[in-house]
Amino acid sequence: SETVANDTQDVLITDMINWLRANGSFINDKLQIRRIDPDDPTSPRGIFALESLEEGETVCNIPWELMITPSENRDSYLQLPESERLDCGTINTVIEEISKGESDMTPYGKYLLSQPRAYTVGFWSEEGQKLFWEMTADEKLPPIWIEDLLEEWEEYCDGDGENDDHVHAVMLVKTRADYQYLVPFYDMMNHNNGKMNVVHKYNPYKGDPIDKTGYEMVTSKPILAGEELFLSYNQCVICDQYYDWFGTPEMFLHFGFVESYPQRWLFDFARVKFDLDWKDGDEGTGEVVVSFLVPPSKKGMDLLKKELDRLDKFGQKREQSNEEVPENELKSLWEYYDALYNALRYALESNATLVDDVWSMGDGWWVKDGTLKASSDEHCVRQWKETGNDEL
Ligand SMILES: C[S@@+](CC[C@H](N)C(=O)[O-])C[C@H]1O[C@@H](n2cnc3c(N)ncnc32)[C@H](O)[C@@H]1O
Repeated sequence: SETVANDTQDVLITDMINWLRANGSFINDKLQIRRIDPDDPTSPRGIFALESLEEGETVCNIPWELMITPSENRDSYLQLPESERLDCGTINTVIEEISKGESDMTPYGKYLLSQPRAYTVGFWSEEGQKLFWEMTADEKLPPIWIEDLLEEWEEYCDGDGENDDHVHAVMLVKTRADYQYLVPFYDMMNHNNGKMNVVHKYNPYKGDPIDKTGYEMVTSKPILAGEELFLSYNQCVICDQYYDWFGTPEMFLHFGFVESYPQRWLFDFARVKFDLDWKDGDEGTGEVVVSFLVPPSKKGMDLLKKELDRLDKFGQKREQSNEEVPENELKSLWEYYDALYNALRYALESNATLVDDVWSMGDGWWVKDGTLKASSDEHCVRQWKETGNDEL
């Protein structure tokens, strides 16, 4: 039953923390790992403060040796600079780890093995993915530039897309790794750009070869007992190229959840980009504010209106029974639908001044606050095209 499964998870987590501490990690003992909603056995886990923490207090320090890193004794990709390597090596290490027998597997391996499977779009059933692409009009609406992760893995890494554990390993790396590196404990922290209270002390990826500093995380503000610890998955100090374009749709695609406000939306086909947040950042106001990051145009807003009308029609499918698509996929799809629908609605209801400038700008029309954070070649906008999606 679910209760037994929960208990097993708690034991795995305790074992993992003991193992990490016994092997040179520091983990602040004022922390607890538990479900976000203790009454909902399906809610994700997160890291919570049992006692209050001061600003600047160390949350954890995980040495490089305990991380899962690309296995270094195979694969031609190792000839590439570290920054350009595919995830193959890491996925292979995960497969090696989760294929070990009970007595040889590390507690981290056991934790990874017990994680939920196939919950991001790229791993959904064929029918679920089909419905998702229909909703976005084949990637006209974001998220766009969707890679077929399994196909890529089979093609470039000689992977086996038919093996459930192998597929799980691919998803673990996609949903939990920083670049190609999996970091125990650190990877249990959830994302929230409005409540971010933990930052990286070092950037292990600055140098080439990389610095291998391990992962030291510190609080960026005081945290009260009972509060959750949050990172940012796209606007963290080591997030570089993700900083600007990686918004709510991309978060959904890569991590499988709809982030709460603040949200960022980039509609490339309409050249509209905006943030949504509660008024004064305060949910209590109940009022949502749209901040355009690039001035919107009449043409852009008309294009968005057309999509909103189309989504209205698509929404009627919600009432129809859909037995081919698994329930968890449907739940996730409609959650994203609501977020997308509301984002379009808020943008269209705003009374922003409309100007055409954005259409005389180059492909980088959307760059604003990330400009200084990434080198120019990392700023390839992920563009939507009638003919399909190609990197430009
Ligand atoms: C790096 S892990 C974070 C820890 C994870 N919750 C766990 O139990 O191990 C990333 C996954 O956590 C979940 N997640 C992270 N932030 C979330 C949030 N704000 N709301 C809901 N789920 C979130 C998503 O399932 C995502 O794929």
